[in-house]
Amino acid sequence: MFKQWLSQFCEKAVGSGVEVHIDVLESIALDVIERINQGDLHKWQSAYEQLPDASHGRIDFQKAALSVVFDQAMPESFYGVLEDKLMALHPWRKGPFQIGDCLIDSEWQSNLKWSRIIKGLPELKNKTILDVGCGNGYYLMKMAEYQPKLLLGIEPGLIHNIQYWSVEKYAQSGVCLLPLKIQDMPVGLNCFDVVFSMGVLYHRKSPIAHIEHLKSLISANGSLILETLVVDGDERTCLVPEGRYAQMRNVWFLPSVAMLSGWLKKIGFNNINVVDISLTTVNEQRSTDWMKFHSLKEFLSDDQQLTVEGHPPPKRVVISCQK
Ligand SMILES: Nc1ncnc2c1ncn2[C@@H]1O[C@H](C[S@+](CC[C@H]([NH3+])C(=O)[O-])CC(=O)[O-])[C@@H](O)[C@H]1O
Repeated sequence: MFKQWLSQFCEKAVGSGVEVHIDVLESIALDVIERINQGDLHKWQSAYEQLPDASHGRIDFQKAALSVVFDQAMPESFYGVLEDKLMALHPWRKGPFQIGDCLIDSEWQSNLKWSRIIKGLPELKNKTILDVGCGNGYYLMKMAEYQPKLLLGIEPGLIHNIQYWSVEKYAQSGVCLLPLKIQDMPVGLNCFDVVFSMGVLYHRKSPIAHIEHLKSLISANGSLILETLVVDGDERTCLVPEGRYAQMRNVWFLPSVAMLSGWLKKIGFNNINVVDISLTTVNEQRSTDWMKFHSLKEFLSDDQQLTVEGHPPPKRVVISCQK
């Protein structure tokens, strides 16, 4: 299955900025695919394989949910199987997605982040785009509206990959997803016109190395859209939580916006533009039928002024900058 999706990428990448690197990316991805060994994968694969067939839909980009509209009304039996198989891919973190009459009400209302991102969106038409840590591809599918040449997402979480391909079965967006980590990407490709890194920086032990790596993937004069958790403070302020942050493991650096801007400048980015700074609300991130575990409300103090660990509550910045 993953090999088939890799072949689709290799075909789609022809004529894009990535064309000269297809062989090296194919060999890296094949190596990763060969080593995939995750207990639940067969369960997710089987749900994907049992998704009901439908005449291809099209994406309606006007809706907040990533919405697939079918040419004709689908029968109730179709939706019964569809919902059952999609629910087998619980938890749905990012979305919402609407496939015909089936609404996948995900934990995150990612449309809210998307409305902040588009305030600083560079030109995407005919461009080669990379989204690092793209989750289930919600944002990449939104970007398809702008008709880029290539939309590639890399995402190590296999369930997110399978969720993406499940929606893509109906959406036919043409987005490519590979089950790679940023560490798998060769340094110095210099070939993506726009690189997105959203919600990944704070998971990296070495945030400056992460940003340098991203820069090396971007073509001359290309752009980076960086979205990450920040704290209030000046250019000397950075939170490195001792344990968890809002119950998340593996959280390393939460810089102030001033410190993060300083990192970007020092690494050599230009035109550094703070597009948005927003507190994450319990309206944006919450438990739903499609994500039944605890969510932000349970990770904050009762008055929502602190995380349960006593840290400032989640605040996120969107920065755009140019190589
Ligand atoms: N080393 C890594 N390389 C690549 N991806 C990684 C790595 N480590 C973790 N991830 C992936 O990065 C994503 C972080 S979520 C953001 C999703 C989306 N971008 C969003 O903006 O909603 C965090 C959030 O919810 O904000 C997950 O899908 C991880 O598997």
